[in-house]
Amino acid sequence: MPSAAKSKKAALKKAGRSKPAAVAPVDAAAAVAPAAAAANGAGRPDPQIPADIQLRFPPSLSARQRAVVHAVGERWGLAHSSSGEGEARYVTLGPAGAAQTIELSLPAGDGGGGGDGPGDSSSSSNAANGASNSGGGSSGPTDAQLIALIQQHFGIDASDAFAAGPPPGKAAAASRPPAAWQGGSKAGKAKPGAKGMISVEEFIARVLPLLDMERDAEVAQAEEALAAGSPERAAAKGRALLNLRLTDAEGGLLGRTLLTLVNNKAGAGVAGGGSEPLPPHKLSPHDIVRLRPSKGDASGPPLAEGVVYRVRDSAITVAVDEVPDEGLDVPLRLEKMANQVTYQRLRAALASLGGEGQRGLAGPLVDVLFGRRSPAFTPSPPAWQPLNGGLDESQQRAVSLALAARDVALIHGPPGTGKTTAVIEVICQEVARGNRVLACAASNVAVDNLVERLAAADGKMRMVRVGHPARLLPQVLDNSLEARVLQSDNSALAKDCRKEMKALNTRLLKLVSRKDRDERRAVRSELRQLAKEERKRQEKAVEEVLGGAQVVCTTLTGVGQRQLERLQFDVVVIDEAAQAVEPACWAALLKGRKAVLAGDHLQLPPTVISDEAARSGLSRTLFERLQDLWGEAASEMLTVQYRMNSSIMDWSSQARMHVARLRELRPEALSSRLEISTVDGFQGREKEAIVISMVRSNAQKQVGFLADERRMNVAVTRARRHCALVADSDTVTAHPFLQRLIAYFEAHGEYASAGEYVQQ
Ligand SMILES: Nc1ncnc2c1ncn2[C@@H]1O[C@H](COP(=O)(O)OP(=O)(O)OP(=O)(O)O)[C@@H](O)[C@H]1O
Repeated sequence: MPSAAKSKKAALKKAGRSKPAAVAPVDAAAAVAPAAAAANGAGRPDPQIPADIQLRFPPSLSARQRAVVHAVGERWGLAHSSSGEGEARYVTLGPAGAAQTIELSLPAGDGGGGGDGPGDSSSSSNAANGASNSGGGSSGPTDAQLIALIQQHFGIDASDAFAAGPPPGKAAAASRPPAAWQGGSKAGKAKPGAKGMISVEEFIARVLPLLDMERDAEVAQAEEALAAGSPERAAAKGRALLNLRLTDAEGGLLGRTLLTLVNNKAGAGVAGGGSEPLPPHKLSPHDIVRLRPSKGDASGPPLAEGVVYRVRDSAITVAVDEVPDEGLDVPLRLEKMANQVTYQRLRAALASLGGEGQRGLAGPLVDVLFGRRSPAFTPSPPAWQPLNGGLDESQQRAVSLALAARDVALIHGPPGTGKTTAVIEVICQEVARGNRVLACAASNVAVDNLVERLAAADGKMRMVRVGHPARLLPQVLDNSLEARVLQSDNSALAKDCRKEMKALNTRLLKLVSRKDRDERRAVRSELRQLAKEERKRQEKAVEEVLGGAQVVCTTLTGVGQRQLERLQFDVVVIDEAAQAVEPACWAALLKGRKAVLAGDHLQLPPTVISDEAARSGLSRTLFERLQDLWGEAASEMLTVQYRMNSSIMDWSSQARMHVARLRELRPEALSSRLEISTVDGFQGREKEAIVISMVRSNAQKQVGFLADERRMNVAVTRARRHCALVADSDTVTAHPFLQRLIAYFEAHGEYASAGEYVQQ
């Protein structure tokens, strides 16, 4: 029995919300030595300037001010460097190892250029300076304060440097939007060969074969067992369930029929509920499946195709568009299919990108995303009144950046720094300006997260969630396209249709004997008519609902569906953009004038099945490429971490994991308040408490996928207050990273052996 680690009562079971914490500094210093400065044409150190002092400015300096401090260093031949990340990023002036390190603590400026006098918090101190303006909306020091400090300590008059701003070479890095507002596009055309630079043609030529590779890998994985092997072999691999019995056919999932199947082994009557558990399998909600007679090969048309809606220990429910006329009264089997639709859509998007996409609404955006033109911003800062009054400064800057952007803005931040929160504000603000927004993410869960939070932020927003109802979280069903359609003028008729269909389906289930054949046919014919009528009404209403929506939310793959074909948007927002392969983003991007991408490429990379495709670049994301291409010229970094108890966050920071895959936890009898999923399923989400099962236990001490550090980082950082690991510490501590993780939990939490519980 594995031993168990549980949380420390004092540290990890604190009541109430953990305090926002500045993201811990992890970046290596980027020091510029005086010699290098001289070599770059910078002035030599003036003998009058003290060479034994280093000023360490607080992290509250703006990016522009940091850039000017660097420029001052260059001009007067003083060493200068920046260290730390996000809110903890600070700049120093003067040589490292100077006799005196002066850590400056500046009162917040009044934003008007005057402000209080400068101050040193401590002399000769090496302690890290806490963020002075985190989370409260206070502004950083004024230029006047910085000029005075530099004058005081080095005798340098830097007022000219501050008036001139950063030198041209630093403009892109320093010009977060406020600076960019001085004149629209500032970054200059990206140089050929610059990191992240690629032509549209080259990109398409490179990525198409990788998509084929990926599709082949997925098809091979999904179909191999089904097509080449026997149904039993597919079942043994968990890709099929054999010998099932239909117990219920229920109309109601917004036009679909829910078929509930149980294990036929018990041999109870047709209408009986099976209590025999299903054999072990790998089918899960959202999977595309085929229904066939249990006996027989995998060729030929299936009885039905559908989407797994719900999985229980003893039953599986599938949402199908069409209930088959007959053949449901025999033992059945369910097979998991490869999802080829995704690839067709990706290819279609790339074809469009290579052709008319470049000439349409998104043409200028395509230019910027491929480095042919620089990102542009409005000439003056956008005026906006935050809907969410609690946004911190970095979030406000990110929203401003997104609103000011004419083509692209990137919102970057480690886990729990409020990227989605900022995205929600951006969407609300864009809607308030009368813009139409397409809000996307790679996964259904992430889109549902957006929907839920948008609904909470602005209940009046006309928002539609497009996607198969079986794939949506129950809490967002009211916002689904189908639900909206049903609420439209056609709803009464559609509801009547559904009611009749339900009654007919119930009747149908009772018509099992041979003599009922004619009646069965008649009922099915009636059902088809009703379904047709309901769909006709819905189709008319779909256009109306989508046309009237201020925000349409869907997955990146969902964008490719027919219903959205002709729609265009002012803004396309992609949340969790670092979890999407680049081709997946293009269908969405081509529908808008401007793109706002939020993500963190240090969290999980997108899932790519083919190792070769991943190695050849398919797992490199657009978000990452744009960070390389435009960097700070188009991006804002979020700096305050809100989600995690500080012990959890510190582990994440210290171990630099801001990761590992955990096995899916098998659901048993669970209350509705307990959710069980893979780590990937929780990406972008959070829970009060997370229990992670590390599953591996073997004498060889092989940890398998647990060695994927980025996934483990995601797992641990989903927890707001409490995180527990259940592990065979003998096995997992053979891996150095997991050993550090267990040691961290032991040091900061509580460690208990399963043996202790057995003895009790
Ligand atoms: N300014 C804020 N003040 C208070 N709480 C905030 C603020 N911003 C975000 N939060 C809270 O912090 C938590 C994490 O926010 P959010 O989900 O937006 O982060 P994220 O960066 O998208 O996370 P991840 O990348 O891990 O998915 C949420 O509970 C959110 O409500």
